[in-house]
Amino acid sequence: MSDDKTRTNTTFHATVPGVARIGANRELKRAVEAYWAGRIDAAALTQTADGIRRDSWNQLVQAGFDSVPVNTFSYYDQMLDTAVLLGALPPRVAGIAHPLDRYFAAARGTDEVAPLEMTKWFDTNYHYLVPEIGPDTSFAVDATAVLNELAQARALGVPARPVVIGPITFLALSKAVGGAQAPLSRIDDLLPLYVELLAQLAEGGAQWVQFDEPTLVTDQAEGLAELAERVYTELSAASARPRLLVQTYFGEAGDRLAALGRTAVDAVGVDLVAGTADSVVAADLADKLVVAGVVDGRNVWRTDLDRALDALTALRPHVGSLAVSTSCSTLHVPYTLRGESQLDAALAGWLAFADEKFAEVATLSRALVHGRDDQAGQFEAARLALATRATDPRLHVAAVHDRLDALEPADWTRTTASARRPLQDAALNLPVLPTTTIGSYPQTSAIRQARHALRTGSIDACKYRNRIQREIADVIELQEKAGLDVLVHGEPERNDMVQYFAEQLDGFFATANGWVQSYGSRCVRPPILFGDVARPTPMTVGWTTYAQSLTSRPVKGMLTGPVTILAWSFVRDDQPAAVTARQVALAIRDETVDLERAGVPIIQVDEPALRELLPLRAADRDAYLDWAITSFRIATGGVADATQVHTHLCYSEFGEVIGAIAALDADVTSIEAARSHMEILDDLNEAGFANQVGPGVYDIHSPRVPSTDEIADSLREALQAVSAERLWINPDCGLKTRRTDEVTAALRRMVAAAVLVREEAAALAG
Ligand SMILES: Nc1nc2c(c(=O)[nH]1)N[C@@H](CNc1ccc(C(=O)N[C@@H](CCC(=O)N[C@@H](CCC(=O)N[C@@H](CCC(=O)O)C(=O)O)C(=O)O)C(=O)O)cc1)CN2
Ligand code: MET
Ligand SMILES: [Zn+2]
Repeated sequence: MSDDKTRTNTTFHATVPGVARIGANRELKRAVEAYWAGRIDAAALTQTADGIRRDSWNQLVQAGFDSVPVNTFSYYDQMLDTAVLLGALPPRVAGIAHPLDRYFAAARGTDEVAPLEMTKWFDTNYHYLVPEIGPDTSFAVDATAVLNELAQARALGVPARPVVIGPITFLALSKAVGGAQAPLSRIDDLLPLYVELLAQLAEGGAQWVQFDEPTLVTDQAEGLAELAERVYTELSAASARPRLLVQTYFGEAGDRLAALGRTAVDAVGVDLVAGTADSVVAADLADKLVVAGVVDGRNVWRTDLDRALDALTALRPHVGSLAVSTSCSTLHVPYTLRGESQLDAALAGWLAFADEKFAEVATLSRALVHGRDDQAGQFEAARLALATRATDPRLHVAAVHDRLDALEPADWTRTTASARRPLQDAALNLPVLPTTTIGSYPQTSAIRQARHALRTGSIDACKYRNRIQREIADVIELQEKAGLDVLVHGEPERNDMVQYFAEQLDGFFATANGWVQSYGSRCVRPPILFGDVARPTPMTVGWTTYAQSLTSRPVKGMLTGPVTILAWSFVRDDQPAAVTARQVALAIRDETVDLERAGVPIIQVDEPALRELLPLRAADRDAYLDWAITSFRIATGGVADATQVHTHLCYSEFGEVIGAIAALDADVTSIEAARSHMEILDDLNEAGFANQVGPGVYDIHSPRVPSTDEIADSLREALQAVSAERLWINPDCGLKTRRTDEVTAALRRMVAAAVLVREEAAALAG
């Protein structure tokens, strides 16, 4: 008994770095949105949260895990939680008395205060809130949330391991404001707080604590190996602390792992899906527990158990002890395959969502201790499933490959933008500083209910079409009344800008309930790109031409680009992404050609995920950008010079890839700018970017409606960087998450600001 206890305290065998928290049926989404709407109170929200945590811990314990991550729950985002933990919320929310409301104000803004910026979490489609570190930010530990979770878990008998974002990653992902130095320069201010946190967690009964340091797999800062060694030498020297696991993921930590090996931390977690075992062997980890992420935490393919066990067995002699884990938190995959009854049986056998991954981790950890034969049934089932996947004819379609082989550079090269411009200007006849929107209009619950009714058979396709057409007519009217120049149909028929296309393309499967958190309460169901991709029939032409039939102003067709379709799907892992991207590009190209033929004068191909897929290591970037740019150009290179091609990008820092954005050679690029305070403007001057651009002039992810003056100020600022002949006026992104009243007001103000600034420009010129 005492032996057993010692063993569980000093090491463990099976775990995950973290789990999803939105709830298997999006319980948290519904509760949080109900709280925001004032339909439930804080106590009811807390109760839902408690239940979600309890259910997920129980599930991990039942799966056989002997160490369970806690504090991976969040009401909105784990970076925001860490800012709260470290006393680093922005001063502008300090006056809000209730902690939960203060927290949500920092996340979403209120009428009075702007929210934190939001950006992509490494190379995923999860968005975190960017903490602001000003010259006066003075950190202070407030461990209430993590201590509460720890106490809740311990009361339930869960072997709880609190998880906190580590100091290097926290600062590397934060943003300096008010003229402050780079946040990482504050590392020495933070370390005493982490030491204090360790003491409080030990006091709270934690045997282990996990500090997440995914920044250690990136090239985001200089000298990360030295920094990691210094930081973790100091933290591991803390006098009162639980055992310390430093968890990396999303890539190979390389020399940073060796650096951690030289410190007195007890364990390191490594991603053996994105990285290799070589760097683990090369680092001296003979006295460490290595938490080996051999089960993919962010893709959905069933694990090759034989290969994973071989890798673990090969690693074992080189490390102190070995635990089995997923490569990263299962935040990035759906909860369970159970209930996905519409998937074809073969495909279902190739997949593992979070629940099934927990079982794989448990199987591997048992096999590591007791031998493969102990788990023979599991191994055999995995072998059989993988064999059927390798030979499925849908994965190797000759017609698709013939088309790829026939592609040549002329297919993705248009004439110069300056040669196209006069043709397009003549065809469109737009005013200077043209106004437009990014595509989607509010996805009202009436629209979603209509889609639900269609799915469950309570209305037929004809009735559904009528409802969507009515919606399109309303949106056209709204835009005409607001005075916009280039209209859109509003995308009411789309459940999501990727899933909608995936549902109509060969080579994809959509899930019924495979929800994954994208940010806050917003979720997506990433489709599964499993086979060769082709477009059997037009996907958008009917809706777009219907919209055009209702107005004399130009209507912009709206498609999603190949890079974004890949980024927001679960993609096959049996061929290079570059090949898969070209297949998707050809499918989108077919659609652009059909739209043009139907008389659509402007086609927008969205690539909001271009920056997201940029490799975390500089050495891998050129190869990625090459296939990303080529696939976009294949998608858009089939239309005439007079057809205006737009693209749209959002939710990332684009400075680094501005050259690649220019190389897409879209005639017009709309790009998120307002939520990040128009910082992108520096990169949009003529030298870096010759074509037309629309830096977003208002933030659409906050319910706050900006004033005309505010928008006009943004416009004047934009005109400092971009000449009037190149400048378009549009919001940051699509409007689907907003309410119709917010959108109506905001667009009227946007057009009013445009009119004002056009007059100013004309007065100056004349
Ligand atoms: N894939 C993807 N990634 C993206 C974006 C994006 O648009 N798509 N945008 C950026 C920001 N991320 C976003 C992600 C999600 C949402 C979003 O609005 N999601 C919706 C769900 C969208 C959806 O799939 N809707 C379906 C199903 C909706 C639903 O919940 N239906 C109900 C029934 C209908 C009802 O009564 O409302 C149900 O199934 O229970 C539909 O419209 O058909 C949500 O969380 O609320 C917005 C932005 C970056 N990443
Ligand atoms: N056309 C899309 C929309 O307006 C682009 C969104 S980018 C996340 O919603
Ligand atoms: Zn966008």
